[in-house]
Amino acid sequence: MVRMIMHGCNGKMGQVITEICRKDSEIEIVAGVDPYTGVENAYPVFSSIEECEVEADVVVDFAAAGAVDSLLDYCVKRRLPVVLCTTGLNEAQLAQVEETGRQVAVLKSANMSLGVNTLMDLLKSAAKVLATAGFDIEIVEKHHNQKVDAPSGTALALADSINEALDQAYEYKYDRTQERKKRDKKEIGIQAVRGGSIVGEHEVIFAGMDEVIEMKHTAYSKSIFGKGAVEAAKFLAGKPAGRYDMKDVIAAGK
Ligand SMILES: NC(=O)C1=CN([C@@H]2O[C@H](COP(=O)(O)OP(=O)(O)OC[C@H]3O[C@@H](n4cnc5c(N)ncnc54)[C@H](OP(=O)(O)O)[C@@H]3O)[C@@H](O)[C@H]2O)C=CC1
Ligand SMILES: O=C(O)C1=N[C@H](C(=O)O)C[C@H](O)C1
Repeated sequence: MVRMIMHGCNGKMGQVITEICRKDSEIEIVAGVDPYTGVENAYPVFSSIEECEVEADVVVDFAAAGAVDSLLDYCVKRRLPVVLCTTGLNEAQLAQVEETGRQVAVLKSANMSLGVNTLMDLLKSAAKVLATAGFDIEIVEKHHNQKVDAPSGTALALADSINEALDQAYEYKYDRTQERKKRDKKEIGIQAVRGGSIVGEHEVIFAGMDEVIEMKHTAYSKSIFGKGAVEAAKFLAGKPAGRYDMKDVIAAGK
């Protein structure tokens, strides 16, 4: 039985994962962390990670970017593997993630779904052919009106995947309103839409002369992220220090 701490347990994803774990005999949430107190849970909840002294095998994080620094410090101090799913981290935090991975097992992924992780691979081969043929690359993401970060972590990860296949030759363009000029060939445009209860849509557009290819992932429920995170937690518990991602979980057949 894997013992898990749910960081951000009273948020939307924290509650989706609480329900998944309740029905899974291989994993148990032994403690939660969340400053919001308006939710009843079957496990103890602490308002900050430092207060949690419950023994555990792994931490799963869906909280807020501002909470990531203290979470990483805690995981290093307690030698705990961590599945990091919160998006919108800044450069300094990304560097701290790298450093933490030298001391404990860290799996960071902006999207825990099988579909998006498969799309990342498909994009690499498409980009190699289409960018060489002069196609422009644009990404449009759509999310619910409660999301605070933009563009989404997934949009950035998709762009990174494409850019990796193109020898990191492309710059990301988030805003075209501040200048009057044609788009550069070596750019990936990234646009964010926010509204209603859209769970998450990511569309990659390869636009060429007289033809367009669109590759799109649509999330119809948050449970796809929750299931992926729970499988990642089972995979990561007991793993040595290092950086892991969802491809490792998928390859392990978890
Ligand atoms: N990787 C992936 O597959 C996915 C990633 N995400 C990301 O996960 C994050 C959370 O998403 P979501 O659940 O929708 O957001 P919510 O806002 O619904 O939940 C976040 C919860 O974390 C709490 N929180 C804030 N500060 C802390 C802290 N210091 N310690 C512990 N908990 C804290 C919030 O409390 P309060 O409301 O009081 O601030 C809230 O209850 C976002 O960054 C989102 O982009 C979301 C879905 C999928
Ligand atoms: O905030 C969300 O809801 C989501 N955030 C992640 C992101 O920023 O990519 C993943 C998913 O699209 C849902």
